[in-house]
Amino acid sequence: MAVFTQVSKTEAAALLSRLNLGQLTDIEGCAGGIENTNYFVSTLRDGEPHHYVLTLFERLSFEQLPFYLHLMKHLAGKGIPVPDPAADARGEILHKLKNKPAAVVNRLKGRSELAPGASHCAQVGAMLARMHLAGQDYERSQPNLRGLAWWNETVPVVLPHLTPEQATLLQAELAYQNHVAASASYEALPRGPVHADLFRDNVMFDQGQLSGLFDFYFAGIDSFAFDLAVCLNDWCIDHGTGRPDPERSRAMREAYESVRPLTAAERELMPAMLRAGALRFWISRLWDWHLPREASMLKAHDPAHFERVLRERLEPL
Ligand SMILES: Nc1ncnc2c1ncn2[C@@H]1O[C@H](COP(=O)(O)OP(=O)(O)O)[C@@H](O)[C@H]1O
Ligand SMILES: N[C@@H](CCOP(=O)(O)O)C(=O)O
Repeated sequence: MAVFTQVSKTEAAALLSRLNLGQLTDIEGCAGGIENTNYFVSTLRDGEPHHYVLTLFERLSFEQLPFYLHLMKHLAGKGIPVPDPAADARGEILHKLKNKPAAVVNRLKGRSELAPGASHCAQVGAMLARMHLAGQDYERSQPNLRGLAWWNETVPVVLPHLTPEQATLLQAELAYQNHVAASASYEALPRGPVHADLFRDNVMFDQGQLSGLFDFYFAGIDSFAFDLAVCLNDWCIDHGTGRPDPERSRAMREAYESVRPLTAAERELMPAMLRAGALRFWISRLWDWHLPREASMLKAHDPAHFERVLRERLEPL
């Protein structure tokens, strides 16, 4: 995990009590994650133990956060298994701790499946499609803050750290994605709230059944096809080589389409979206790797993985 900001027992207890979640019994910094400070906290309420996650947001602002937190509430209300932010007596779900924005959500059951098979991929595909449908009437709007504009801003920052060959690939792919984004097919892609980071470590399984999706803090309004591509690029890739696994890819895509069939524009642009998904995480990993932040327990992800995934996704010349 990353703990960028230390929270004392007293500070956590005061917040939990204000949210009427019970008396703090345990607090522990949690492993995994690279964006925010997360603590697992346990309480006793009416004699029963309850388990929550306390998050302090390190990059997102008080203005940006309502989009994510209310989206989680909206999806939870529609039966999608996502963390439900706890409200105070005034109904406010965004709080302040150590002068930072903070939230407390229920702790999901289960564990991440880091070596998924076709059944896991199918469950993720079907749940992603359900989530896209459930989010369609969500009224708030916020762009994907790690979308094309951010790629254009960040590529020049990371370029000095690359070999000439890597720099050529990164710039060429960015130019290609700018070109795709200006096309009529791209304009025709169905859009809505997307997770945009639904990797293996952001999904829980309990006894082989999907039990939760979390970490919505890269969500935004973007194309559903991009969201599916992000999932295919993580769940259905061989992490050793960066190569797509045909069986897992088919399982995820068919399960997605059994809930929400892809449109003609989505089918046409899926190869471009797979490249976009690889580019997005290559850029963010380069950025985290070469311009790291201070944090205890922070482990940056290897950018070379998404360079390999991108090369695999390029259509043969
Ligand atoms: N609602 C939750 N239920 C259960 N575990 C959670 C929940 N939220 C976070 N976690 C745990 O905390 C870890 C880090 O959370 P994550 O949201 O991925 O952090 P970051 O935003 O820093 O990337 C996860 O890998 C998971 O183990
Ligand atoms: N999934 C991204 C990193 C984002 O971190 P997360 O822990 O919030 O998912 C990657 O693998 O690069």
